[in-house]
Amino acid sequence: MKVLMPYIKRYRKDVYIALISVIALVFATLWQPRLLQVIMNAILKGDQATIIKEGIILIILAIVGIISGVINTIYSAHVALGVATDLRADLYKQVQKFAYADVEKFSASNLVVRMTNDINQVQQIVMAAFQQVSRIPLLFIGAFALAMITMPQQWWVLIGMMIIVLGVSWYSYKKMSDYFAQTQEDIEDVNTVARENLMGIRVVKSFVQEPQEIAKFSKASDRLTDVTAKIGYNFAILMPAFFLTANIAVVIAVYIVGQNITVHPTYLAAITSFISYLMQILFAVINGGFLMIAASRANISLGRIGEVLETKPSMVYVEGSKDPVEGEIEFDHVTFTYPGDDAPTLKDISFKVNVGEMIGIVGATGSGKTTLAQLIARLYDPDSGVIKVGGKDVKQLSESTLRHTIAYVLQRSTLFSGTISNNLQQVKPDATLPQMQWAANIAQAAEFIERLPQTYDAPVEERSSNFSGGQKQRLSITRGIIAQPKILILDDATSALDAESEKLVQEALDRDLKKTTTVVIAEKISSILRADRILVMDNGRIVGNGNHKQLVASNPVYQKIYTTQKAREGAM
Ligand SMILES: Nc1ncnc2c1ncn2[C@@H]1O[C@H](COP(=O)(O)OP(=O)(O)OP(=O)(O)O)[C@@H](O)[C@H]1O
Repeated sequence: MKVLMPYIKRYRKDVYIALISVIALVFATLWQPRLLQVIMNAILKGDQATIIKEGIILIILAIVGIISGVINTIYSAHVALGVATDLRADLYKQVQKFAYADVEKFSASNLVVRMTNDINQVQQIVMAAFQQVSRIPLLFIGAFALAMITMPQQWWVLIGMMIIVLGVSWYSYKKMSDYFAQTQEDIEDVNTVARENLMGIRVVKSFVQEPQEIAKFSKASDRLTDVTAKIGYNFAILMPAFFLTANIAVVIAVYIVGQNITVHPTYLAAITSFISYLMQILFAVINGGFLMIAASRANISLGRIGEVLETKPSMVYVEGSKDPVEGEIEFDHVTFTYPGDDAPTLKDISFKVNVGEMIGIVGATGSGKTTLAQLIARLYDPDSGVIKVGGKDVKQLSESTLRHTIAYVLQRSTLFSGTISNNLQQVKPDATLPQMQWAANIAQAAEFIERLPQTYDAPVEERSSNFSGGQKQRLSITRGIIAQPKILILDDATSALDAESEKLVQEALDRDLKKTTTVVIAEKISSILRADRILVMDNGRIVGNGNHKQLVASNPVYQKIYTTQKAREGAM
């Protein structure tokens, strides 16, 4: 509620209209049986004038009820939609402020569920709240009071019915809210299995994993079916039980009235409105129960939304100049541990890279190459030591400066759906066609782009599925260099390119981006032979720093990688 209130307050006017219309609606609903009673008494007496007068009032009241209901629904929807839209926008803004580590902590798919499913739950409860929250107690108390006034001698029928209905509903709704919480978890499981399967559909197909995947999905789906069925059984028993209780109450009331009808003929009209009030009480209890279940589900969702909104980004950037700094990089005794890990991944790393240098980083898988690159781009902060870019501690650079200075191209870079030029303009909004062509030429992408019917306006599908692995990498490199960054990090970014294309990319980078400092992380030593210097990583430490010749001659870790790769190439 603490999360929700400020958002609801923004729609004060709509809230008031929704609440006032609900009062009018309840008044109209409650007053109709009273009028009906008067009309029936008039029919019994043959009082034509009262029948017409009260009949007209009854119609007006019914119209007031309908109009109030419509107004209430419209304004409740205004509030619910407004709150949901604002919450979604704030959640999205907040996630944009997150550091990489914060997004990893929640996981991207979990954040998506919070922005969609959880917001929907909140939207539904806000809608229901303004339709029902004030209506249910007003209707319940009003119907109870009027039923008592209408037939005070039948108080025990009324109280008896209420005790049974409230008791049964308390027990079943409590049980069902556990089931509903379970449903939420099972829906997430089904989503996760389906998402993983669809995202990795190529792997599933190529390894003929369909039967296992179907079994996995069926298991999650069966759990959901099971709990949903339990909810269904409960409803199947609950609703008839309610109506049976109400009907027994009606039969008792009618029976007693029947016994006394000759003495009290007015009971005939009174019993009709008494029955109407009994039904209204019953509906108030049923709707109240539903609302409580929905509220408990929405409360879980609100908690999950609040958790994101209240998370302070784990990294803050200083405000200041947006201009890039020079491409010098320096690590001074840097040690880094991933959040939640016990042991550091990078241990006491020190090195310096001069402007315009090309640095290769090699090492066994898991030795910490990517981690080191992520620290240059300040995706994480080190536990100790200082990282400098352009001679300044990265913590003293604004986020804009860092992003304008460093371009980081990953092995599996994400291209966004849209067009090729959209993707390039994300980095350089004013990129012209010649600039795009210049970058694409360096990345060896120009040839295939220009063969596409729409060239730079060619569409990029979701997850860039309309491009091959090599084409995606070339496009990612094009995007990386279009703004002529001071530092270019290629993290296994040419792994899907053939040796010849990789060589052409490196030659072009050498030639056209002379002032750019380039950091190339590669599995293959052949990819970094041209580097001015190579850093050799082993188990989170730098164990070698020199050019290829020097390292082959003197560094055992490098020698081992080199001879293994050479032997593999020879065998091929
Ligand atoms: N987000 C993370 N959280 C926790 N540990 C991580 C995370 N990312 C990587 N690691 C761990 O840090 C170590 C170094 O990983 P890193 O990706 O830097 O290695 P790498 O040398 O780039 O490997 P590769 O050549 O296979 O890409 C590995 O043991 C890895 O399991």
